[in-house]
Amino acid sequence: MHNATDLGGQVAHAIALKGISKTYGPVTALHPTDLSVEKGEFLTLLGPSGSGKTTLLNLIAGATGPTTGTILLDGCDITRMPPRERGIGMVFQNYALMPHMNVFDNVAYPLRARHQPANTIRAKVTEALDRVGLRGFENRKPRQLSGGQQQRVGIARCIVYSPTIILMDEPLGALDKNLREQMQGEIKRLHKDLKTTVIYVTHDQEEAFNMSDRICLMSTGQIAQLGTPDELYFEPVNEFVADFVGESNLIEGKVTAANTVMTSDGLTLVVCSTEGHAIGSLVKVLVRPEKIEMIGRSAPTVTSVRDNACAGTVAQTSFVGGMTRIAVRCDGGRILRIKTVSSRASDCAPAGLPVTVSWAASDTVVLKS
Ligand SMILES: Nc1ncnc2c1ncn2[C@@H]1O[C@H](COP(=O)(O)OP(=O)(O)OP(=O)(O)O)[C@@H](O)[C@H]1O
Repeated sequence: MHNATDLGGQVAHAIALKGISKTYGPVTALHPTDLSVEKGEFLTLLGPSGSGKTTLLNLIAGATGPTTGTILLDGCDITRMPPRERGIGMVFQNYALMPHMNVFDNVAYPLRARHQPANTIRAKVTEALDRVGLRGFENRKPRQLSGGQQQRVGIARCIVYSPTIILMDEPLGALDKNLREQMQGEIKRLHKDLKTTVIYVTHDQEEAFNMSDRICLMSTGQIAQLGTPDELYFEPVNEFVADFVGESNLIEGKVTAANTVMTSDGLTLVVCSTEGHAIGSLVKVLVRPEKIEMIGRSAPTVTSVRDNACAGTVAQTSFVGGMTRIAVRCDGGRILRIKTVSSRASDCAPAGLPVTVSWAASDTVVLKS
């Protein structure tokens, strides 16, 4: 039913999507999309509600069929293959455990469905429960477990038959913050031990950054940017990506020379690179709040300003625990947001204080679009 694709001697990707799309009547859930996931990679689909993450995951799982395009699994075309035959594991947000079965039987279920012998089932279930720290819980029913324990059962049931790819749809969405963080560590450790390819869905940026080799950030049924957490944070291609993955100062201006942008309020910025932008083109420049340094203008260290600087006054200071957020109104009227590590001296930036703000050219990034 499926044929190995001619890969011209290249190693096949774990999953390759080619022109895959999904429409429901007039609604386009996913525009034609190309995406390749490497073997052993942890790839996260990140994006706001309705951006197409679950649709993409369901297409890979086979829970829904594509409107256009092809899906290759390890080089073989599985576009029309039924879900059960794909050998892809799924972990869901609501655990999807069978309430009348105990932990052992829930985890054994996929092995029994594959008609494995009883001694193999016992050995594999025991190993899977060991891996998720649930040995001794075999006889409990799901309702006798906490949310975190139920999700561990869901994960054990998925890894028990050693799928080559595991899809996880917001698996920690129902857990509180502390447990989420603990489970993120456990899933990362499992991924490292099992060396399985994982495709993980979340709308939580911190979770995506903490866990992923690469992130596929989605917006309105399309990939907004695909890259490492570093690339998304430090080299976002557009305003949507810059804002979704962190706080940002976005400054509009015109390229006036190589690596130079002039803003409408007369600031000349030295930027990281203007490659791909002709002289005269209008651009948006990103500076992350934590990259801006602020010095009181009466301070003796004023000489330490970096490539880009402007004078202004503190407009607002908010102490939010570990960080302090400061808004500075520059002399041209522009507000720049700054984030610094809090100290007991945070109240030394009262509203009205005259300051100089400065930041490096290497932290001044021109967005591609
Ligand atoms: N069965 C369906 N019929 C009609 N429209 C659908 C269907 N399934 C999804 N959609 C639409 O497709 C778009 C993408 O939905 P999808 O569930 O993939 O988003 P998502 O990014 O996973 O969102 P969330 O984070 O809220 O789960 C949405 O606009 C949604 O309303």
